[in-house]
Amino acid sequence: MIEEEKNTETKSKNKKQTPIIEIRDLHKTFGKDNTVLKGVNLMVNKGEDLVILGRSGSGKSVMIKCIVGLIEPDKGEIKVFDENVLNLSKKELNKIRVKIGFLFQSGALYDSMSVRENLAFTLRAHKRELTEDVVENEVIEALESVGLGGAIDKMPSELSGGMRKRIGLARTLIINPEIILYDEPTTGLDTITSREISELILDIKHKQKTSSIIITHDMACAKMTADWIIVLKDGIIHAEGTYEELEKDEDEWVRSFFD
Ligand SMILES: Nc1ncnc2c1ncn2[C@@H]1O[C@H](COP(=O)(O)OP(=O)(O)OP(=O)(O)O)[C@@H](O)[C@H]1O
Repeated sequence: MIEEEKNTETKSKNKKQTPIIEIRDLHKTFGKDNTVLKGVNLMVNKGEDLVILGRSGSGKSVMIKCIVGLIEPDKGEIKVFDENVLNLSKKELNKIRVKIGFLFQSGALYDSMSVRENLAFTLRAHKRELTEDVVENEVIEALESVGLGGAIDKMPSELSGGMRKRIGLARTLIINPEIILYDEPTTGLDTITSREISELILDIKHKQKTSSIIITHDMACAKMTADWIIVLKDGIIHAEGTYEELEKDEDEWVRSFFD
């Protein structure tokens, strides 16, 4: 019965829609022998949230950095919006990058700038021609979309960890990305705040129709956000499926993530 359900699910996943990110046979070794990726394959369809699970050091961050050209793989193919990013010129790659938002672990706000300035700076870096009024409106809208309209004049040092994550997310959203890459979006937050961030990720997907890759160790976040999960081990995809499928997987190692 479970097998039957699994097959149906897999078929419906494969049948689905437009691929937005496709990775084939990705390899990366650092130095002489730190081989991190040994032939990773994955696909993210339009409007889909893909969660990546894996132990620390399994290459999750390296993989998403390869997608945006921050790390160059040794071998493999990466297609974003059907463009082979490894063959693009800097200018062509930048055209793709502006459609991709990141939320890195640290959130990395500029400490010397207010929340308004942090967001405005990012927006202007992407769209130089905007007037002051447009920038101000976009900043307000982005802050409201994460429920923090009132924090516009605050400095990062005045914000809690959860608020910093939200502001980081607002700064990601202000460029209107079609893809969002989340690197451990709930790390360091308490259970309730983590849940709020996961709800926000889900809300963004539904309202803005984004496609996302979410790296997380937070299984509650994975359960809420994942349309599909891949599990990285020893440089390859060891298992994949829906949350419900993987928590019942035959492989004890895979199930251990869900305990
Ligand atoms: N720029 C780099 N130069 C050299 N080695 C690197 C570089 N980036 C990552 N690595 C190595 O690649 C391996 C995988 O790192 P990565 O950050 O992708 O792990 P991860 O799965 O995201 O771990 P975590 O869950 O702890 O964040 C590690 O051994 C790391 O030392």
